[in-house]
Amino acid sequence: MATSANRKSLLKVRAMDFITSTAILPLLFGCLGVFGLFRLLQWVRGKAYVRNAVVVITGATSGLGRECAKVFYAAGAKLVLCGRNGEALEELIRELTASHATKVQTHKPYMVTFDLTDPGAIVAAAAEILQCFGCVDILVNNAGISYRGTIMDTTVDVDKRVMETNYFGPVALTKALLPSMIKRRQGHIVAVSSIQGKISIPFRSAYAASKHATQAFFDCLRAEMEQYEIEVTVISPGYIHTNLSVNAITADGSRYGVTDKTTAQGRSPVEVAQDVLAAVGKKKKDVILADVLPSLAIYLRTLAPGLFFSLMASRARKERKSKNV
Ligand SMILES: NC(=O)C1=CN([C@@H]2O[C@H](COP(=O)(O)OP(=O)(O)OC[C@H]3O[C@@H](n4cnc5c(N)ncnc54)[C@H](OP(=O)(O)O)[C@@H]3O)[C@@H](O)[C@H]2O)C=CC1
Ligand SMILES: CCCCCCCCCCCCCCCC(=O)OCC(=O)COP(=O)(O)O
Repeated sequence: MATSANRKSLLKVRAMDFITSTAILPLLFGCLGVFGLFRLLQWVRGKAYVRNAVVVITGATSGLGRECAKVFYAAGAKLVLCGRNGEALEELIRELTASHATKVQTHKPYMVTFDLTDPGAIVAAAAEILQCFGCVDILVNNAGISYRGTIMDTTVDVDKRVMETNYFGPVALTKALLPSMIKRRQGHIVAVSSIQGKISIPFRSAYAASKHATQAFFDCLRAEMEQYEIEVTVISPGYIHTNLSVNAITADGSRYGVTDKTTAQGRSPVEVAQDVLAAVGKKKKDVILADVLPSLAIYLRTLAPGLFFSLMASRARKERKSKNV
């Protein structure tokens, strides 16, 4: 009489016989091979897409923009680095050109200094870039500021400043560069939004509003530009360890000046920049670069809005208590 152990090993042998005597194993390896080949092709195409491309990056003086500059430079892009601080841009260019850690041919970056809250300066910057390079292949709208404050205490001037930097500035720069992209029927616009472009959290009204507006505008742009074969990628990161919270403005317009714990514990901007490069190479349309909790919060906002609003109200109560606001 066969014992249960014998029966189990007999079953195992029969299962192995079945797998090896049928087409399952070759099919499995075939699928894995096709998948691997697809990923490899995608990677090669992504690399070729960025190599020698004219890539404009705003907010290149610090944080994510600075790291994006490094990864796009190493990938062989012809960079146009933008920011308000000319010295910081010059220092970055020195750093980039001194590094030899790449196998592809690199190009000395060009820099343009302008303030995104100044519409005239944006138009002049776009004209200078087009005059110099003839075209722009990829525009990375990365620059931005954050904000902290209660809605009741915040002046409308502060609301406007955040909207001008995070929304109207990128919109104006995009509009200034679009006609040349349309003419060539080629181009790629990237908008660095935030998880707060998908959900609003208390005491971030101006910031969340500017990022929701960003998401909406660039989603519309994607649909309208499809006929010209112009790509649009919206990237929504969670917390990144940068100076964003230090540089944030408060209800009265003064600088916040503190690195929040959430920011300090955020992802490394180096890794996020690599993800941005990969998303651009794959021509992704909408990318969330965050941990599980913020991603779940987005689903919760859609599927159970009542519960999400209660959670946000409780978050506001707790923060009000702890900060006495
Ligand atoms: N850090 C985070 O946790 C997250 C960040 N993001 C987004 O990532 C992007 C980059 O931010 P991050 O690197 O974190 O922050 P940083 O504060 O480190 O960088 C912000 C950049 O924006 C530029 N900038 C700010 N205001 C203006 C302006 N008026 N005109 C031109 N440039 C301006 C700054 O340049 P300068 O001051 O030298 O002119 C700086 O280079 C932002 O859009 C932000 O909203 C999204 C999700 C999370
Ligand atoms: C089914 C379980 C669902 C659990 C949901 C819990 C809801 C918790 C809310 C989490 C909120 C996360 C907010 C993430 C915000 C974020 O990543 O923002 C990125 C930024 O732009 C940061 O800028 P800031 O200036 O605010 O530091």
